[in-house]
Amino acid sequence: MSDCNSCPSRGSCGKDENSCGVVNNPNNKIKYVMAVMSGKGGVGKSSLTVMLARLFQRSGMQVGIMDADMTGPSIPRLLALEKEKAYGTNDAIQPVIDKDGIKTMSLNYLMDDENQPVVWRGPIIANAVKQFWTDVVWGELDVLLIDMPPGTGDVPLTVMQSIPVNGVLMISTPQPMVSMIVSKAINMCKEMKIDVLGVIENMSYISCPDCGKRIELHHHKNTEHFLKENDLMLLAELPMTDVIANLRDEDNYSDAVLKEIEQLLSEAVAVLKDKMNHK
Ligand SMILES: Nc1ncnc2c1ncn2[C@@H]1O[C@H](COP(=O)(O)OP(=O)(O)OP(=O)(O)O)[C@@H](O)[C@H]1O
Repeated sequence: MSDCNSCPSRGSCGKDENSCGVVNNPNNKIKYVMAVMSGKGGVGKSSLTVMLARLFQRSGMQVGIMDADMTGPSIPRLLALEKEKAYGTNDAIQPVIDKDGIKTMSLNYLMDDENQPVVWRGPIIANAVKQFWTDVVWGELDVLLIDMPPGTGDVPLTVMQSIPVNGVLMISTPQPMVSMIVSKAINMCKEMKIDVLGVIENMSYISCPDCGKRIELHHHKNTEHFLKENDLMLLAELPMTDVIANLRDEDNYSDAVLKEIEQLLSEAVAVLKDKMNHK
């Protein structure tokens, strides 16, 4: 049964309790649910999820990450939590908490061996995602980030139908092929009536290590056209950089690395916070 009182979309979704398919956990108080999506694989969704989570958490927010990439979960490794296990009772699963206090849940915490594949049919995977919303003890969060799997299939659909997602952050890269696939994901959000908060273009360029000059990697960049066509705002353009490529290393909790991530994403973080405050 849906429960509007504990729903982050309370007062802003236009659904009523009877027609809503979302089942909420009354013990969780989550103010904002942000899905990080792309449609395309390997564009940096998980890396961006982790970087944004760190920046939000370090700015004083309470942050959670749900790893909805059930068949290719990468959040535990990116946060150096791959040896951790999640414990639970019949109806409650405790999240694994990182050094900064970020609460995380991933299917890998429930597997004996992280290399074991999840060979499950779609409906079973979809049920596991639902349980990540209903059974995990998230407690009080300012934002829950959901790292979505690539594509516009079963799991993204389940997330959008069963979790009260307030906004979707789109990640893209500058190739025309990618923007075509990302446009599919944007249109999926439109169909599901979920707000797309903006686009982060990842792996956009490289900076010369000697002179700092920006070197474009793609000769036929169509970012402006893509943004205009989808009526979306560009929140950040990120370079290909060793800091992001090595995000999983323990020392990436260092102040120096954090400062670099902050420089790359400070404007995007400010816009996203503003959107969260004005939902
Ligand atoms: N800006 C960047 N600079 C350098 N390497 C990057 C950058 N962004 C992502 N990567 C690397 O690209 C690879 C894919 O990134 P990531 O796993 O975050 O993508 P994803 O979209 O979540 O992938 P999947 O679709 O498989 O879930 C990783 O090895 C990551 O370290």
